[in-house]
Parts: sequence; structure tokens; C-alpha cells
Amino acid sequence: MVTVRAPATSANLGSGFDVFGAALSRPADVVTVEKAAETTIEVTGVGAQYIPEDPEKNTVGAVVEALDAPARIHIDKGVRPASGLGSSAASAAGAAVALNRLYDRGRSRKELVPIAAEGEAVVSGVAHADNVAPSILGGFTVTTAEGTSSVDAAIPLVVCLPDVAVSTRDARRVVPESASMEDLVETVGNAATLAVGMCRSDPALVGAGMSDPVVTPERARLITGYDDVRERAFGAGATGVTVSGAGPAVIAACRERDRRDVAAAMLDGFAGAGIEARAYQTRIGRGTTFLDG
Ligand SMILES: Nc1ncnc2c1ncn2[C@@H]1O[C@H](COP(=O)(O)OP(=O)(O)OP(=O)(O)O)[C@@H](O)[C@H]1O
Ligand SMILES: N[C@@H](CCO)C(=O)O
Repeated sequence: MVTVRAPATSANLGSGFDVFGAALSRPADVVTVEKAAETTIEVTGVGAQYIPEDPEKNTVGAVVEALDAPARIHIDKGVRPASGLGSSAASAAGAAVALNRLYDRGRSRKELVPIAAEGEAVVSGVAHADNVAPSILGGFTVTTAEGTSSVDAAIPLVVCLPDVAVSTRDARRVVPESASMEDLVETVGNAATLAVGMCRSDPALVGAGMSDPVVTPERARLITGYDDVRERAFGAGATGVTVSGAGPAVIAACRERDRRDVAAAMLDGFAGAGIEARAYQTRIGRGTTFLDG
């Protein structure tokens, strides 16, 4: 039996649509796998009632297929589904790392990224790897068609998750099909600033690079209260605020000393819109870890 802890992640970070990702120190899924003749999946924890246990429909089923590793799988969800916190990816990432060890498949962490991404295709129609990469590797990740680069970064974060669901599939429908040259230049500048900030563990630079003029404004419209949450977070000291993944979670970068105030301000913003929310005071963290030595 193998048990792993697979972290939540935040994709895009504003300027890095479908490219940037970050592992969060909390929350996380716990995935346990045991060899079996046929694959069965049991799901418990946050939002378990919305998650299919049929291997054809659960993200871990595609990982079992890719590694040819049938197993009895238990997923204890700490990451709520349809959150923008890489819920479906955390399970797939955890399953990939755990099954690789259980069956001694010998794949490196980087080789497991495209395998886990197959699970994302099951739920969103696209095998995007920007959530599974940080959940497997940890840190800040840059994923392109050529592979993933990662760097550890010490950046305090707040993610505020409103009590509403937005599916990635729906949120991809509002993404514009094209962008102007002006928007392209602004996005490249922001993305480069953010990447330098990650390499220097500098919350001011990371925050300055977290905005995007193309995708985020469209997605923000799907999140009631977003503008107020953003404004209040900046008022409490956030250095940058954007939609986490496909939403509805909102993510803020900040300095350690401001993290508690930023979390309270974001909760107030959603409360003002009549929406209950939960705030996680978190940071960029490690990738999937083994819990059983
Ligand atoms: N193991 C799993 N964990 C969570 N959701 C799963 C899993 N397997 C299948 N799903 C389905 O995936 C959907 C949630 O995935 P979706 O990509 O929309 O949200 P997310 O992973 O929280 O968001 P994001 O990718 O924006 O961070 C739900 O419909 C859920 O039933
Ligand atoms: N990059 C993907 C991540 C979804 O979690 C998107 O924004 O649609």
C-alpha cells in the first residue's frame, strides 16, 4: 500500500494562462493505492458527493490506464472540486506518484506530469498540465509543450474560495480566441516580471506580474463580488490579486506580515456580496509527498 499527500495548486497566476502554476502548502488530497486485479475508486472528504467513483469519469482512472497499474484507490479530498485550486489535478498527480511507486514503474517526476495530465482531459476536455505539474513537482512551474521547468519560491499567499462552483469546462468557454499586439506585449511583460519575482522570492515583483488584460477580466465576470474582493485585498496589503485557475477561488500574493489581514479583507469582500467563503493562508509549497515513508 502507498499513501501520498498531493497539494492543491493555482494555475495561470494571471499572466501565465495555461503555462504558470504554483503548488500550495495547503489544502491537499490524500491518495492511497493498493494492488488489485480490477480498479475501484472510493472518494471521501470535501465535495466527495460531486465526484464520480467510476474510473472512466474520475481523473485517476486515466492515470491507472497510462501506467497499466490497476488498484484499489481511496481519495480523501481536501481540495474541493470545481474550485480553481486544481482539485481534479491533485488526485491525478497523487495517483501518478503513488502508482509509479506501487508498481515500481521507474518514471521520473517530470515523466509523470503528462501522464497525470491525461486525467485533466477527462474533466475539462484538454490535457492541460499547469495544475498537475506543480502538484507533482512543487514550487512555481512553467509548463510548455516542451516540458516543465520549476523553481522553489518563498511567497506567502492567500486563496479565498467562495461557496459557489465554476467548472473549468465552462470557464474555458469565455476565453477570447485572439488578443491584440498591445495586450500581448503587456502580458509578456507581466509574465516575465512574475517569473523574475519567483526566482528572487520577491512578493512585490510576483504581485506586480499577476495581472492579465485578456483572460482574467472575462473569467472575473463569472465570480460575484470579485472586484470588491480584489480591491479590499489590495487595501490590506496584497501585492497582486487574480483569479486562481479557472475560478471561483481568488488568489493574492502578499508579505508574511499582511497575510492574516489580506485573508480577512477577502472574506469581507465576499460577505459583502452575500457569499460565504473560506480563506486559506498558504504559501508556495512542496509537491506530492509520501506519507508512509
Ligand atoms: N478525483 C477528482 N477530484 C476532483 N474532481 C474530480 C475528480 N475526478 C473527476 N472530477 C470532476 O472534475 C470536476 C472538477 O474539475 P475542475 O477542473 O472543473 O475543477 P478544479 O480541478 O477544482 O479546477 P481548476 O482546474 O480550475 O483548478 C468535477 O466535475 C468533478 O466531479
Ligand atoms: N489553465 C487552466 C487551468 C484550469 O485549472 C485554465 O485556466 O483553464
